[in-house]
Amino acid sequence: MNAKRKDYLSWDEYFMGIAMLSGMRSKDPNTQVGCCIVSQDNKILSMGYNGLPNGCSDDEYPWAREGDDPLETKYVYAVHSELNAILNYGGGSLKGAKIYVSLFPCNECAKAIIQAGIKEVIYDCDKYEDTASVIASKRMMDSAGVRYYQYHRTGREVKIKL
Ligand SMILES: O=c1ccn([C@H]2C[C@H](O)[C@@H](COP(=O)(O)O)O2)c(=O)[nH]1
Ligand SMILES: [Zn+2]
Repeated sequence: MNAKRKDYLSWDEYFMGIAMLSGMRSKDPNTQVGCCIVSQDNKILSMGYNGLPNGCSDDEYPWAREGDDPLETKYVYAVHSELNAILNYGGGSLKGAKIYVSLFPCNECAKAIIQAGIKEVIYDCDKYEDTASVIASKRMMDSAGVRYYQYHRTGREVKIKL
């Protein structure tokens, strides 16, 4: 019984799993986004999820998508998962890193990803692919030499009893 286990998680499963788990911290009732930034040699550098800025209470700010008053929607307040992960990183440079993210990054996150020097985006869902935001995001990443590819789902279920 000294043979090594064969059903261990692949790197992609591991990092996308952590991105998805991070997204479960989000209070957004409609879309929970999580991400995990990883060095070229597979060390985890940072994680993030979509949420409010520090000091802004989850109970006091709106989570609505629509409203007559934009100030009563989440869009003007929520910090996106990717930006949170980039800003949370305390270790210096993210040059050459990869980011695993459960939703394709919007145009604003794409700008932050590019400027931080992240070179690879591995995403799961691309549900906003037809929006100007995501089209612009892909255009900027193409120009900046940031590669992006969709995570290949393996169908593996990971059960954790908490
Ligand atoms: O790049 C992105 C794009 C979006 N998010 C967050 C921002 C919001 O909290 C949700 C999107 O909500 P919808 O109800 O689907 O419009 O996702 C992000 O973290 N990163
Ligand atoms: Zn974004």
